[in-house]
Amino acid sequence: MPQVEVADLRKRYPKAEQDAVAGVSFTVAAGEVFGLLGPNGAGKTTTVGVLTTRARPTAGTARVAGVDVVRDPVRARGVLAVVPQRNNLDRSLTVRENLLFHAAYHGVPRAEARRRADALLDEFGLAERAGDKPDRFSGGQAQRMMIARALMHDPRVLFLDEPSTGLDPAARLFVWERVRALRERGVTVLLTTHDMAEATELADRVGIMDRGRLLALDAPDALVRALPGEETLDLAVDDPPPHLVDDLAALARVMRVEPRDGAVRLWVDGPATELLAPAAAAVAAGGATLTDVSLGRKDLEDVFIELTGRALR
Ligand SMILES: Nc1ncnc2c1ncn2[C@@H]1O[C@H](COP(=O)(O)OP(=O)(O)OP(=O)(O)O)[C@@H](O)[C@H]1O
Repeated sequence: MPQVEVADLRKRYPKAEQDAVAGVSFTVAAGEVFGLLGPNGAGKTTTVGVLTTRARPTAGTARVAGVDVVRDPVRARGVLAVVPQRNNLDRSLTVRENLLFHAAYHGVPRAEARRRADALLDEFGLAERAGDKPDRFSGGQAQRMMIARALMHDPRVLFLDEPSTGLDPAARLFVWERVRALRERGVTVLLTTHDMAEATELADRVGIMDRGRLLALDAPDALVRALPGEETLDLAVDDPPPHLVDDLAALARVMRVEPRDGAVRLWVDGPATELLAPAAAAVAAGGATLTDVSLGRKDLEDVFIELTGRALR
């Protein structure tokens, strides 16, 4: 049985002129990590809001672990857990008390709750902080604690809203490791992110959303493989003349030229190394200076550009 089922989901907020979610359908299998990817305002948080009973859909159905979240929100909240973007820990309680309070709210017997709290505090590297209040926690510690808290009632499906936004690289890696461990344990994970690396690293499949719609849904590498060509050449150029993009696009085997993180990215048909010399010559002929060059492969951001004609960030 799929652990998340969304069918023809639509959500229009009161007084809004457009649907925030405009007819989205997908399923997530048990033990799968599924990423919802898209720019700000794409409708990711709203989709998750419906699935986690925080928002009522305008139309369509949504089930989590077989429970219809609209008809039976109380039961749904028992089988799912949410880690929100913002820190919503209780600052007046200690770390351990935050976990135990969450468990009590969900009706977990006290002895079992204490056992789970000890195990989760260990797993999330928080055992030494168990008696502290979380008001001076770093972003990474707070995030770890929110995930541990979410797991206290043993949910079937965990929703993570931008799990590593604002975290330093080490904290980000720690969260990624925990997510992989959850998958091993059979917990289904649905995460939202703008972060291509995060989606590529973690998700078995991703749904790419924009303007309330799902534009594509597949494994990250399958989406990338479906793009024309494979290799890329990124050129950083000082003072690029306005015609540079056209000049580069006119070179043989250049399939597309896209602005990318302050550089231009050429999509190349065949080996990108062979384009180094002609591309450098085109830049020089335009009177500009090449400051950096890198060869690479297409990624999810290229998929997004192909689908929407614009960059994700
Ligand atoms: N409570 C609300 N009331 C009215 N409009 C809303 C509300 N929440 C979101 N919206 C609108 O719905 C659309 C989808 O927003 P949503 O937050 O779901 O997107 P998102 O993909 O999660 O974006 P982000 O990455 O910024 O979190 C946006 O146009 C947003 O302005």
